Amino acid sequence: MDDRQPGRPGGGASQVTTTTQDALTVRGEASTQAAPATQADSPSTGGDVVLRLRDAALRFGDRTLWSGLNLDVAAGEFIAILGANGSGKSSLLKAILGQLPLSAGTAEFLGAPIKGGNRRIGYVPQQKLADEGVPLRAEDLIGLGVDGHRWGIPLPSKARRAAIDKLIHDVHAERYRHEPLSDLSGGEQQRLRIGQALAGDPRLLLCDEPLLSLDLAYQTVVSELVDKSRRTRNLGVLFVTHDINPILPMVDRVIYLAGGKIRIGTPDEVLRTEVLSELYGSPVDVVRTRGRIVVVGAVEPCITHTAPPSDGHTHKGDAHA
Ligand SMILES: Nc1ncnc2c1ncn2[C@@H]1O[C@H](COP(=O)(O)OP(=O)(O)OP(=O)(O)O)[C@@H](O)[C@H]1O
Repeated sequence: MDDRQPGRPGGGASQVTTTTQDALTVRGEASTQAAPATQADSPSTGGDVVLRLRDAALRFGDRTLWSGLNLDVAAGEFIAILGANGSGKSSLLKAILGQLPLSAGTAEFLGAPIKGGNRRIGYVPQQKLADEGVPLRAEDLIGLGVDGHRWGIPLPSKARRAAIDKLIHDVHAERYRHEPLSDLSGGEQQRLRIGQALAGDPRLLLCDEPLLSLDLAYQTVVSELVDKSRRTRNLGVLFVTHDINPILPMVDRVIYLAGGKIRIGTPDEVLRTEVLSELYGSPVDVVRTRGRIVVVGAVEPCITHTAPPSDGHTHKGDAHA
């Protein structure tokens, strides 16, 4: 692994975005080869380890989603989780939350085994837009986060108000804090969900496809909010996405899941033609074009990875990396 600081310019990610304006199929070099997850597990940032997985596996019946997962996540580290539909990305987050028991191996958060809910792990679940008629206002959602992390005696109303105000400020939701949730755009709702997840003062933030169905402008707003939160709060971040491009400049490492196998490393180490071809067990091209990374030809049961859509939106099932 390298010695980059989180998101520091000059790391693998920024090289990727500035390499060339022309399409370039990226071939491997031995010195930058991603190692299987059984070997490559060290944080790239040198911060305290907040999450540690050892020989972790998750199986449903006779189907192994992934196995042999060894991973240390450091405070302040931003890790993208990529892979095809059904490869087990969301399930990995749920295992870390203690909602799904590991089939093998161990998971520790802040040095203690993960058993169940932990208020220091923030979670932004896959986006569900608020139904019309839901009587919640924007700031009520943040309030639920503040209340939900209180044990026993509730916060005095003044302290509760101050906590809500700070989170509203942190996620830049002042303008619409009194609006009904169902009147807000997907991006505005997503910012509030991040605020809700930050209410427990987490050390680790798990985000499950927070960019899904957002337009490019809001993808940037939401990505930068997560990035700023991890810097100001020294959070470890695990960020599930089908498109790494909006977060490429921020990402320290990538976990790529495919066909039950795992590769971990910097984007430059993992997002390579020979690495993903080996992972998928079939020829895959990693193409870098106009500052974007596109994975072409990756086929798993029920999914074909294709070039990005022309409408500038990200749709579930597209595979940009
Ligand atoms: N509790 C469960 N019991 C049995 N199978 C499950 C359970 N939870 C998830 N699965 C299965 O495990 C597989 C992986 O699901 P998961 O949601 O983790 O995939 P994913 O990589 O996040 O997919 P997507 O990109 O579509 O969101 C799916 O086939 C799913 O049906």
